[in-house]
Amino acid sequence: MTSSLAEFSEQARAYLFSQVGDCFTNTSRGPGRCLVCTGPTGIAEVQLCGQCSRQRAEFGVGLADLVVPLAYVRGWMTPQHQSEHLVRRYKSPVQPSRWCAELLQFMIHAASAIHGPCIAAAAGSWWQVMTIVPSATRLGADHPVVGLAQQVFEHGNNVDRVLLTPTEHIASTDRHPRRDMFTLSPEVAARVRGRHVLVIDDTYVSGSRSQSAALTLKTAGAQRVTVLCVARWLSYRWDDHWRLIESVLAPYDALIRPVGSGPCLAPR
Ligand SMILES: O=P(O)(O)OC[C@H]1O[C@H](OP(=O)(O)OP(=O)(O)O)[C@H](O)[C@@H]1O
Repeated sequence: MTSSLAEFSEQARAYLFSQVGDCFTNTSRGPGRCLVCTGPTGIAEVQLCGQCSRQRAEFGVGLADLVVPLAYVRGWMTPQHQSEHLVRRYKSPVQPSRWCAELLQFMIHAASAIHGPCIAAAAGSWWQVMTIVPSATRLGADHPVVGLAQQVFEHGNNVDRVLLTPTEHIASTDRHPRRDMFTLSPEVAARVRGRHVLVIDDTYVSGSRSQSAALTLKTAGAQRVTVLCVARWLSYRWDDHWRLIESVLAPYDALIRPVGSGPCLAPR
């Protein structure tokens, strides 16, 4: 198992380097990076970006305990950057790209296989329940984000899978987390109570969707919520985001742990 995981890790790293190395870069944590979303804080000594700081002041422990975006999307560049193309085209309602979907799926698969122990250590436990962030436009299991969730490596754990139900508030254009964007049936609520829930999404922009999911899950009694997503969306239109985009130039390396510090906990 150890050697096969080591072999897989090296193969996954080489494959993703060749396929997305020129467009994705790993998210980074540390001075000047938001502890929650890995976006820029603007000042090295400040630990939360403005958006996450406001959400924490309003919702506190109702929010996700841990957010793990793997890479940065360089959003709104002109011409469009390949990273934006990948996260858009994989779920295009008009012309979805299977190639884009398979690449994003493999990023999730490789990261959860290689860094599952790192994520579990940072969260405080392995996840026992998994769900997706429902889409405003395509409900439930019809959305390509389901394909991402299906690729999460389970590490031999018996993971329960549940669905959140969107309410009419998902149509709000106000990108602000709310407790009533999603709901859970009593049966599903009983399955998340006291459990660690892993929430899968493609992108994290304002956190309105995934943090709303966390609020619903915590209200239902979930013990912990971890959000795992392919990418933190950065906007080229914003000065601090632009600076971060321009400063992070290393190609995506699947062996770099997306959370926690020190050496990766995966057996080598
Ligand atoms: O962090 P946020 O500001 O919430 O933005 C990210 C969310 O927005 C998108 O969903 P949306 O339902 O808008 O679009 P989709 O139907 O294309 O997935 C995306 O899939 C995330 O769920």
